[in-house]
Amino acid sequence: MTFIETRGNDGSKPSEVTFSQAILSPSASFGGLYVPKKLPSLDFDFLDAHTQSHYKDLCKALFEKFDVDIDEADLNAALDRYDAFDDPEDPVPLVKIEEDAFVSELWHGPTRAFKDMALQPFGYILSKLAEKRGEKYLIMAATSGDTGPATLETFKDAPSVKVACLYPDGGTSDVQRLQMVTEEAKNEKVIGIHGNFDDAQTALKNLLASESFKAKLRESHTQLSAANSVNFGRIIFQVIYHIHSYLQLVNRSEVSMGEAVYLVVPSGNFGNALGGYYAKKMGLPIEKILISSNINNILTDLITKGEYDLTCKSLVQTTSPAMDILKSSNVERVLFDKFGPERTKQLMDDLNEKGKYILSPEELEMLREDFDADFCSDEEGKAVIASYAKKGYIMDPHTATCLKAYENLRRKSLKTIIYSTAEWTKFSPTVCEALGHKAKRDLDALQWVSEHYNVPVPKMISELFEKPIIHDTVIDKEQIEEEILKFI
Ligand SMILES: N[C@@H](CCOP(=O)(O)O)C(=O)O
Repeated sequence: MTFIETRGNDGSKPSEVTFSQAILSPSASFGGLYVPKKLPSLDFDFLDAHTQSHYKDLCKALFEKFDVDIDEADLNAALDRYDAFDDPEDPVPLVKIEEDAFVSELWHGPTRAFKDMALQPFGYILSKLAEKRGEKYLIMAATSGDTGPATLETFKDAPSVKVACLYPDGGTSDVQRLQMVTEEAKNEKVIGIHGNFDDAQTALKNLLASESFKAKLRESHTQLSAANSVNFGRIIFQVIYHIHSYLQLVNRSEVSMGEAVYLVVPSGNFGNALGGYYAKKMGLPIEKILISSNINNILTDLITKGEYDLTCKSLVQTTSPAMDILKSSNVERVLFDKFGPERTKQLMDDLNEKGKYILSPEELEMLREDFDADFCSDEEGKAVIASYAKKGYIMDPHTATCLKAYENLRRKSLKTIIYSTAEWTKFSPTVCEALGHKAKRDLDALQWVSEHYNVPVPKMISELFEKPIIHDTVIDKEQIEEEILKFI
């Protein structure tokens, strides 16, 4: 499989690259992204053959379909990282919460968020590629709370790799912050910025595209890549769990092979939703992908009205901080897929120059063939948490946003997969409050919910509160480049 660029080719880069080239150097022409030239297709024979497959075997079969240039031994070793998830036999449990609704729990990895699903194996693959090429890499990450910890975890102590992780100071939950600032690995630097996630991600994208920054890194014999979903190496793993969840429904006779389902995806940077979209295009029977957001509802505006307008919005802090995003990266890959490189470049240029773009009615209709969207306020989310806790299921505030989309957007009575992107333990004060108790500190909230609702707190979360703070750098956006160069 080869990869092409969402905004077309500027002549300075190859017109097509391999998977390993796309993940080692994810910045494409005109600030665009790499996308597969052609997606493989999944017929029912393939799906039938994998209804009982172990998650790792499904991954291997999918990688074969994508025909990527990664050595089999390296892929196998990367996938072995799923053995460290809560249940190696079932790394992504599917939990029935309604007669027709199932929660796919994507957070059973080391940092308790869905990012581990991709970043655990991806980190191994990227480090191995760097090592084999005898090259040193700086991996940048911008986070609104989940990508940061998962990136630090996957690359910690990796030979040939250093990590610079940018987070918005005050813009994550306390557990998310502690997961990052207590990181001990010497090859990793965590940098808080005065600003929000969009500022952090814009800085990352600017540095990825900056020839002068890359030249300075080369003086230290270092190349630049990224751990965010701008990197297609993340996306390929985010296609697989959608297929797996569907096959789990078939395996449990909840749907028959070929029967369509809805997906409900809590969305910020849109990587998870894009994975579902690619799975649908490849042939997975998905009726529609229902996007759920918090009040930073730019994706709802795009999908319901065809407007992506940053000029009338400012980022608001919510109790689902991982979705506190207005500049959502992966929408661009869907635009490319639907409208081609010229139109995508025009829309992205409009966004950069005018702060907005508007789709034509025909384009909106094309988008709505695959997506619908709704958003949920913090208060509505808390009510959802409380009502499901009464039925014995504790969910985090991001997952909770999905229930409104599940209730409001389905036009057919089809089985529905809701993606749970983080464990409640990352957001215990909000969950505790939703359940009627105001805790003074995060640790008290964790203990209270755990005791009253009989849910465990994993050691990697509870021990965070005893670890020393290693990273206390908080800087202005303008100082990011200098701070990173000091670390290299
Ligand atoms: N929600 C993310 C933001 C970055 O998203 P990514 O999928 O591009 O890594 C976070 O929690 O950090």
